[in-house]
Amino acid sequence: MRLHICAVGRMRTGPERDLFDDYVLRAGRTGRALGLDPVTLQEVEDKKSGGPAAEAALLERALPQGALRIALDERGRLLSSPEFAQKIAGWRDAGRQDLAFVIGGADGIAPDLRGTADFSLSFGRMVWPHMLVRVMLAEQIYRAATILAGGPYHRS
Ligand SMILES: C[S@@+](CC[C@H](N)C(=O)[O-])C[C@H]1O[C@@H](n2cnc3c(N)ncnc32)[C@H](O)[C@@H]1O
Repeated sequence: MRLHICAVGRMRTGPERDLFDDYVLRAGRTGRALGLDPVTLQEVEDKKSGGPAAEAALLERALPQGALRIALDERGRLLSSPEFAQKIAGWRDAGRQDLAFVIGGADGIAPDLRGTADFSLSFGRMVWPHMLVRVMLAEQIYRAATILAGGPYHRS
């Protein structure tokens, strides 16, 4: 199963980029034996003038056809890390080819695009900067892979 992160804005070089790349690398290594392909990042332009509606049009184009859409949204469902791991395994076992995680820009994901999500995932009710959300998501994907592989990284 292919994992895509479709996100608004371009990540510059710096600490967030380093952390993100590290977790993506680790997730790729651990996920290989589990039928999880390396995470790919699709970035779309941050449309300061057009806002979330203009960004949604770009995100819509970046989303792989037929992908299961997971919106990152503070109003979404709260999951424990083992629950998140089981969700990923369930989608994989159901034969899903593509999972697309969608992260909005400064003003969030346009409601119309949010409405097309198959699942809405929250990292808590607080709002996090979107570049940090990428890092947190990459870490949780890596953690999920280690949980599914039975590795020692996750301790509950
Ligand atoms: C700065 S936030 C925008 C928040 C905005 N109030 C909204 O309505 O979504 C940018 C993006 O980061 C992600 N995000 C921020 N906090 C989050 C949280 N607690 N859980 C999940 N995703 C979050 C969402 O994808 C959001 O669109």
